[in-house]
Amino acid sequence: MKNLTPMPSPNNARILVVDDEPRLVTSLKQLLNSHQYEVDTALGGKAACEQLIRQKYELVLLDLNMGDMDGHQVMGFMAENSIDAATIVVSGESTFSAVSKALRRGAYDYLKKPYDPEELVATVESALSKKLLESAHGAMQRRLQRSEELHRYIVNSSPDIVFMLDKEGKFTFLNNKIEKILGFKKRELLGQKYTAIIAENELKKARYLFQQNTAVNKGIRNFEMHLKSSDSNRPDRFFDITIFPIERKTGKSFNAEGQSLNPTFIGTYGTARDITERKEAEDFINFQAYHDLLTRLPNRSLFKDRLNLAIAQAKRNSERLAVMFLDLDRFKVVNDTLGHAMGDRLLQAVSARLEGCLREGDTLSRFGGDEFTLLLPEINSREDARKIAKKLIQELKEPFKLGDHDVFIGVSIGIAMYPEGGISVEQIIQNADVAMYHVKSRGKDGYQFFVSSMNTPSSNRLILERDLRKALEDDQLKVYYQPQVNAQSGEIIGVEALVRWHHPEKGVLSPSQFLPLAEETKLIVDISNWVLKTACNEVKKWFQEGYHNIRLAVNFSPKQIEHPRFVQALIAQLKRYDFPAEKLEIELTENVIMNDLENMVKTLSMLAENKITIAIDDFGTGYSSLSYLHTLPIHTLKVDQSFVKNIQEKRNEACIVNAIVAMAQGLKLNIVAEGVETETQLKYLKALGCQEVQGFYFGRPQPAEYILTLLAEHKNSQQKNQYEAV
Ligand SMILES: Nc1nc2c(ncn2[C@@H]2O[C@@H]3COP(=O)(O)O[C@H]4[C@@H](O)[C@H](n5cnc6c(=O)[nH]c(N)nc65)O[C@@H]4COP(=O)(O)O[C@H]3[C@H]2O)c(=O)[nH]1
Repeated sequence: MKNLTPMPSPNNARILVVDDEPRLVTSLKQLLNSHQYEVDTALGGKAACEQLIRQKYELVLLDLNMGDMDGHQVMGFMAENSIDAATIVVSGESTFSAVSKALRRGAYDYLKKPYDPEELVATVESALSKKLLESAHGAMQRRLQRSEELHRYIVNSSPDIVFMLDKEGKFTFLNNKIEKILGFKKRELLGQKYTAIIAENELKKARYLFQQNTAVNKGIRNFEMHLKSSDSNRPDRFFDITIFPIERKTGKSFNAEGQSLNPTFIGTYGTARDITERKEAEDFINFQAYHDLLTRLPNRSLFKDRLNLAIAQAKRNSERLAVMFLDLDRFKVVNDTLGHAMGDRLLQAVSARLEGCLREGDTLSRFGGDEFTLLLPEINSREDARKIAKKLIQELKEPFKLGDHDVFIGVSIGIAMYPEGGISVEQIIQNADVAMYHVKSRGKDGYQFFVSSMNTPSSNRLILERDLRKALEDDQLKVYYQPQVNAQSGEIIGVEALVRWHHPEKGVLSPSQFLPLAEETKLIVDISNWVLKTACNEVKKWFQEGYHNIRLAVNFSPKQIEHPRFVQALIAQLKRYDFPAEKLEIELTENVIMNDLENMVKTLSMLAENKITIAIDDFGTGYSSLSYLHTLPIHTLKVDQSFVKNIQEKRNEACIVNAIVAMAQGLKLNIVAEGVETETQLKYLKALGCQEVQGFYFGRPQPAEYILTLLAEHKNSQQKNQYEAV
């Protein structure tokens, strides 16, 4: 064993000889020295006490009758001062009382003077051996005690519950954590079966796992389980438990590693880590991923999951099912007039009423905003679905009490049945939505089954229009910016704002996918106003970052320009957004201008008076009547990308671009070439003297944050170039 202090052997033991007769002291010393013992002497009791304090001895040979202090007193002194040396009394007195008193005080032996030297040496040897054995035993005891204290400290400081079971599954050991975490007293549990702390609903599983553990050589087992608290009012807690069998090696067969092949199971060692908080956090995250937190209903992902399963089952059993798409009527009015908090309370109350009408197995989900979807997997006829739809409508007709207000809303319900109303998740939901939209367009508050004739282009347009309105309300639109660059210096001198629709299902949609419809429905005005406001606010932030010279180009639709008070409204908007008019460029197509040239002259002149610049977009593709260029206060011509595309390597026939650039130079107009994608195109345009360029070669349209980074990069590289030039 390592780290043990070496025990003195009998021969290097130190002996103190105490007597008040110098002759006797000397003869004893000589005798013991001749046997290789180290010997000190003390003449009298007092001298002996002083010596015993100064020096450690394994053995004291002690006379009893001494003048200054007798041997009994010296033994008393040794006991009081915890002097741990064996004592042999060597005395002339041999009365029974003196002998027994000395032995009672702990003397190892008693030798009468005159002593027999051989007997004395033998007694000394025997006393020393016993003493040394006792010392070794004492040291071992102390080490064991320290080691046990250390292990107890480690086990009790563990964050986990540590336990041991006997082979019947009864607790034989528990650390203190059981009291802290579950409230059980250790003494209550010791001797009881482990089932005393297992939650009721886990007993079966626990019995199986612990039973498995009794089978030897099965190794470590890890599982998660609820344990109960001593107080039945406190909820169960969740634990990560590890157990393994404790085995005793028996039998004579061993494997190559020296492990016994026939160990006997004698119990179980285990630890239990409290993971309640972690589990609750995980559960909450899972809940959040699949539920709407306001109404606590399943969200659209969970709904689709359940619908998927229900379709598979209906298909297997040749059954039908119904999906309802519900959209609240007049919800927006409540939200706008009473505020969002009331709107939220209304949605919660609506969910509760709807849930009240359903059976176990039905799934009601909040699909978004004021839309709900309902899966009825056990519906087999349209009649049953009709009854439920009527019940839901009736249920929501009753007023809702919100604070002091009685609020009346209604609901429009579209119903799609599997399989005739669609065979995939997306199809069924989409068709129920189409049917619901038919209810809305008919005047709201009612239900309608989906029929295939509803899937006409006009229905799809209705849905797109509805979705687009929603996109505006729900912030699904985003403004992207494309840099406009000085062809000679490479400096970013402006950006064009281009709208994008981040559709929740279809991804990012480009303007051509939704602006034509917006134009037809007047939604274009709302969209354009929103784009202008957003772009002004975002570009203003770049000014504040030090990029003062950026020009913002925005597309305007004919619907806006044609409005008689267009200019006044625009100026008022710019004032409201605190955006400098001279930094705004309006992009209009040739066709818009030519449609109503007379009015356009007035409108554009007013814009120019207010320092707003005007660019003709897609120049060259419209009327191409050049005469208006003289009469209108136009600032920029944007060469359409189709002409730029014609500029190709080793070809010199991009004559339209040549003509447009030459004409713009003649008219002293600024020129921006659009759709520059290659270096060849850029070189060509530069050689022509085209001042500004825009296209994928310099960057695609991107969100504001990206452009800010791009501006910073440009600034840095330009500074670097300047330093290098110096
Ligand atoms: N192939 C190719 N294409 C390039 C290149 N560089 C830019 N483009 C694309 O060309 C279009 C330029 O805008 P535009 O002619 O004003 O044409 C715009 C504009 O007329 C209209 N638009 C976009 N945003 C708005 C808006 O907020 N309001 C209005 N009224 N119209 C908008 O939609 C049109 C299409 O916009 P986007 O799809 O964003 O398409 C953008 C842009 O992404 C290139 O190098 N190669």
